[in-house]
Amino acid sequence: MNSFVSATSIEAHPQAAAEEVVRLTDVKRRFGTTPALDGISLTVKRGEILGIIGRSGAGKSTLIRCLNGLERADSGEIFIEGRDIIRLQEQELQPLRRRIGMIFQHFNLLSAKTVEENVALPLKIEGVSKNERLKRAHELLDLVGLADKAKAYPASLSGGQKQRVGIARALAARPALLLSDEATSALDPETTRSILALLKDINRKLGLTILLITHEMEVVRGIADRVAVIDAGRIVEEGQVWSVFANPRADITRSLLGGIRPQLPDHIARRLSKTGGSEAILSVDLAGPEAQGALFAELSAALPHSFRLVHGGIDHIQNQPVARFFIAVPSRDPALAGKVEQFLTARSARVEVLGYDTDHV
Ligand SMILES: Nc1ncnc2c1ncn2[C@@H]1O[C@H](COP(=O)(O)OP(=O)(O)OP(=O)(O)O)[C@@H](O)[C@H]1O
Repeated sequence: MNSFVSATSIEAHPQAAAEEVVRLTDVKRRFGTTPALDGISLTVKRGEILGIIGRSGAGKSTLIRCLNGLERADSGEIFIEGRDIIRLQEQELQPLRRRIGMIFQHFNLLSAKTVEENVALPLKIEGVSKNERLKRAHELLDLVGLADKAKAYPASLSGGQKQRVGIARALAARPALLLSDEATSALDPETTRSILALLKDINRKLGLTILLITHEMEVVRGIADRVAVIDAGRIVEEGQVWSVFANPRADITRSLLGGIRPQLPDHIARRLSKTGGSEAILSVDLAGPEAQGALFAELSAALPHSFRLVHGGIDHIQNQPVARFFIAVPSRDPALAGKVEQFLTARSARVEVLGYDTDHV
């Protein structure tokens, strides 16, 4: 048990202290007439990676500031390791802030200090001896793969290396929670993947709890266990990542998924008619074991006419197959699309008739 959690708070919330690092209940924060946070409730369990995704202006920064105590919520509860921080005095917030390590989009390293000094800084503030803090800094630089850069200055590092230093620094004081604020947004795709892999590795090795704030679904897809979608200060959708990817319910979630989920190609979407055409175009969404079975072969065998596979594929998220296909069914047999829908729905697929292709011959 860490020293931050007081005996009183453990008695008050024994289960919460053991399992939940973060719990927010109905948190509200308003700026004038703008409700930046409009009743946010969520939990982050120990060892879990929760992705919070939303567009610009959704309330992500306000949420971070309320979590680390830089901003006061107007109402609700914010429990960090069993303590409600909304009710803490400013001086009581100081030890709490040390329980939260942060990494940022622009790294926020001190340019006049070496890599090892940057990493050791949180320990210097805590009064840890120089030997101890350098020892810890070197352990952490080893962990993030930068043991040979201890004496370098940030200016000589690549963006990915700077973020590795940022991660090492965030871990120096052994935080209960790592708060990642758009930490890969300034990095190229390959470096982003390597930083996400590092975060996942640290999460596995140290059991570190991570709250990942981002506007990119690719980041959530890469490493999060669960995702919460925030829009206009509210959580509009929440669930395991594979399940939300397989069955996004909110429009904003579908829109955020747009870039990484198969979409009907534009040239086909443009010529779809609602009333009639030579083929009905159907979208088929499914996840789990059915998504990788011989579904289409079985469908083909069950139908009197053949259909065409137009577009789509199978992704694997959290080791779960998540499939999305578009198929074209001839409309000369008016009952055929209905039979396809019935066959696929009976196998837990979600099927939607998007329209009729007016041009395909
Ligand atoms: N200090 C402030 N004064 C007035 N309005 C604010 C303030 N901070 C945030 N807001 C408003 O609250 C809403 C949420 O803002 P917030 O910065 O939390 O969103 P965000 O999701 O972090 O956006 P971005 O990704 O662009 O940083 C916005 O409408 C914003 O204009």
